[in-house]
Amino acid sequence: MRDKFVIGNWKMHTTTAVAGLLAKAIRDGLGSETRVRVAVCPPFPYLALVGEVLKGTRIALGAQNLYPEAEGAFTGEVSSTMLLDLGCRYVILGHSERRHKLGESDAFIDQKVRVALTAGLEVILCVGETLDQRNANQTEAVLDRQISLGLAGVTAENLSRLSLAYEPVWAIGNFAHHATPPQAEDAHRGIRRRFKQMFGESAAQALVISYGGSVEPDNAAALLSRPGVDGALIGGASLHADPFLAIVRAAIGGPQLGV
Ligand SMILES: O=C(CO)COP(=O)(O)O
Repeated sequence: MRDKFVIGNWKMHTTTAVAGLLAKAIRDGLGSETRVRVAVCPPFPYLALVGEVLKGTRIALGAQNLYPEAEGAFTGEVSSTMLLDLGCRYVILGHSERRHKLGESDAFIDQKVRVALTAGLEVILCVGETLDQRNANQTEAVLDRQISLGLAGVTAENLSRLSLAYEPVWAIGNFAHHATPPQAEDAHRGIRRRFKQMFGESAAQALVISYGGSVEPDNAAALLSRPGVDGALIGGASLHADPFLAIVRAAIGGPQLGV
């Protein structure tokens, strides 16, 4: 049985004050809940602050990106070493906003995945098709390509520190148009099938695959109750504690958390 995993991706949002308050509200609302794995991924400038607020809790700190070198002349970039130094456990890689707005290739993402896993971080690799690709029946081919190329450098000993997130590009930031639970389930099944071809049956069964794309309290339970939908990667709804905690609660399927 795979643990449910709920991740807040704050993207390029918050300020020092907001990040601190949001982290405290999530920490206090979650209390000692242990039935779900929770991580928050603030922007780089607030990692240290949020890490301080979450110290000693079960809520893990994650980053939204890294550069695949330990150090060097890479102006403006942040390394795996720095993320570990700040207390990060996770890093999100291959997010569609980086693929499509910043032109990141599968080969570059593969380099980042290798470096992050080798350094000891846990990777959340995002994959997902655009609306045009879905309409052209290319979803499976796109996911297969992103998985094969993005995970080309992953070795068996690193598999336990890897999870995937299915984030259809057309469903991100679009509450009117999130993937339906059957669409998410189908895509997750295809992802697990491809992963099994690469890494075998037991690795595929152990693989946590989260869904991302306009997850909110109203749709979380329906999405997270589908077979193979093991978690949620949340953007907009992670920017306030109440909806984020409601989604965590939906992942557990249990009683009200916190207040
Ligand atoms: O991209 C996402 C998380 O990484 C999803 O963002 P939204 O939840 O805002 O659609």
